[in-house]
Amino acid sequence: MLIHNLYFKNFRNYSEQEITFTNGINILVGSNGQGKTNVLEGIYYLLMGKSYRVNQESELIYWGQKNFYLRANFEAYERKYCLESYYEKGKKAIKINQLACQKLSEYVGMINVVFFTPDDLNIIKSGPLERRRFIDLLLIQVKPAHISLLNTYIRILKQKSILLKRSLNKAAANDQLLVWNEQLLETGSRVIRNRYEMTEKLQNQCGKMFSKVFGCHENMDLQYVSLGRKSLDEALAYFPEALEKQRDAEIERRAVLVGPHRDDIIVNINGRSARYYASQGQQRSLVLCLKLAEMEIINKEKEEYPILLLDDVLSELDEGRREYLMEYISNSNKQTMITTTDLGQIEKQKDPAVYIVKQGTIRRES
Ligand SMILES: Nc1ncnc2c1ncn2[C@@H]1O[C@H](COP(=O)(O)OP(=O)(O)OP(=O)(O)O)[C@@H](O)[C@H]1O
Repeated sequence: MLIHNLYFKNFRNYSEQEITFTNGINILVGSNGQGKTNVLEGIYYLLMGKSYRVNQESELIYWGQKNFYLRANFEAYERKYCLESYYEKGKKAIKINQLACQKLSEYVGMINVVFFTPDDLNIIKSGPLERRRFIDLLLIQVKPAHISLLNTYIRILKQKSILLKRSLNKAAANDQLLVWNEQLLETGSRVIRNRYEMTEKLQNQCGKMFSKVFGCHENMDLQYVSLGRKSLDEALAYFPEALEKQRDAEIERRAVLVGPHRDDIIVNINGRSARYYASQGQQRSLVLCLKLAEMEIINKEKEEYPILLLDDVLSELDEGRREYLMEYISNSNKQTMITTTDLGQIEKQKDPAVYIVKQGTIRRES
């Protein structure tokens, strides 16, 4: 999968800019705060319909302006796609090949992307929300129907939560809860299944990468845990019982206590929690493996590699892992965008296109 060019208008610190990419390695180099990450954010936003960094689209508009516009030409399976995105006053308009799109699921997953930033360390270090977000974002890319599944689940969750917050009468709440629980069980079970299956694929890929990066004496383990259960069958069998058991507690605490919105993925290195016991370097390498596993899973399922966006991650890795990563991206057809403040880290690579980024302008150097 390829991006050929990107045009920005009033996006972040770019008032107007066009950039043409090569099919191999593209390096965006510049001092801090010049607009390197903003380029990657623009690509990600077009493909995923969301920013990787912020929830409010208004933050993406060039300060003092009223709207932003992005356009890029992509290629996948020898077909060409022009994606456009326009945002103004809380409304966004998306077009593919000049036809308007109504829903994210109509275009997310069409061209895939893997974004790796230093903040991804939070997948290991932060709470369960980050890990659920990680697995859901991967699922959305290979299985766009997961978007509507999640949206339905969130809607049910909100409705049930409103009911629990409003209800003063236990008997009335009980009746209505039965209805919402039935829907929560049906949709929640499908969310759980998707996440278990994807975690297993990640474990297989990531485990292989991890042994390559660290040598075979180290191992890692990913385990999706739903409702406290480590196996999919056990979790699904226990789900209705858990909803029943917790009904009184949910009414009392006025909160939805059971469902995949409370699940987690346990990440272990050599049998111990990576969140609590792994060194910062081990955590970084583990995230690197997770991201490369994402690349491999998408390639396996879609039969083309996604576009890889590496945001200032080279300086975070030691020499050995950096070499491993550079070798990985140099092999076979993986279009990669790398941001860096120091070209020295990547100079040795074959024929990269280098772009100098300075105060919201981009100039191709070689
Ligand atoms: N909505 C906006 N309008 C105008 N400028 C913005 C907007 N949002 C962020 N910026 C500016 O964009 C710049 C940050 O760009 P970016 O994050 O791409 O930097 P970078 O080159 O990747 O830097 P670093 O090497 O520090 O990561 C900052 O100077 C910031 O003030």
